[in-house]
Amino acid sequence: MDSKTPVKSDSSSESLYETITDDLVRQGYSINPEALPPSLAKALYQQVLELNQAEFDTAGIGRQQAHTVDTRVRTDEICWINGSTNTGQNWLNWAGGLREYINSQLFLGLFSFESHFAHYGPGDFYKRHLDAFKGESNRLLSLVVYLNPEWEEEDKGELVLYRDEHDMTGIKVSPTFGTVVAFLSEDFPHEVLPAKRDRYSIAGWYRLNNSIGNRIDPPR
Ligand SMILES: O=C(O)CCC(=O)C(=O)O
Ligand SMILES: [Fe+2]
Repeated sequence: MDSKTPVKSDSSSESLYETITDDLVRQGYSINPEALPPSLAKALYQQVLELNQAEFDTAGIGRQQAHTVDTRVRTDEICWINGSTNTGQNWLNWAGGLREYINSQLFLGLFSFESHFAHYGPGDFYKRHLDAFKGESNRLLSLVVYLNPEWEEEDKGELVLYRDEHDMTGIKVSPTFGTVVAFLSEDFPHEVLPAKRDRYSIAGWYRLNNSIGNRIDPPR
């Protein structure tokens, strides 16, 4: 796969954007098995394999000053995607296309997007958590994409998405290659179960504009 191949917002991306948007309106989350354009998924997988160990950081919890590393909560490693490679840029363009589509349909005012590769080694996990707390963050929408070719059910490592704080069963999503999951960051607790193999993904968040976020939802 030539990583310079541009990934345009083709008709298959358009229909995926539409499905995600409709699902978000109906139920607040969207699960799309093996839906990312394959050329983009392959290039991203290649890229994550090429990242050398030094480029991954132990993942922490919270932002800026509140950032701490707590291995009771999560044990994965992450690497932020900044668009310095063609593949990184293609990914950001694809995620930007989704942002524009959602904004044009729902007037949510999603403003920016940030994302990182994540590597969970065998046995790694991320305990049940919310990606954002009401009134405390401007993360509105979470997006996760999986980069695991030939993932079998017995490899485990599912994402469990809980419908609300009372839900103890949840919906299990196997992290198969190209699966795309989106959910409202403040509404869906979720966790990552330990896997038997190396598990690669991208996790990203769409934010509201800080100043607008602060005006309509002032920090307490
Ligand atoms: O990799 C996943 O399935 C989800 C990761 C996650 O919840 C996070 O990074 O906040
Ligand atoms: Fe999360």
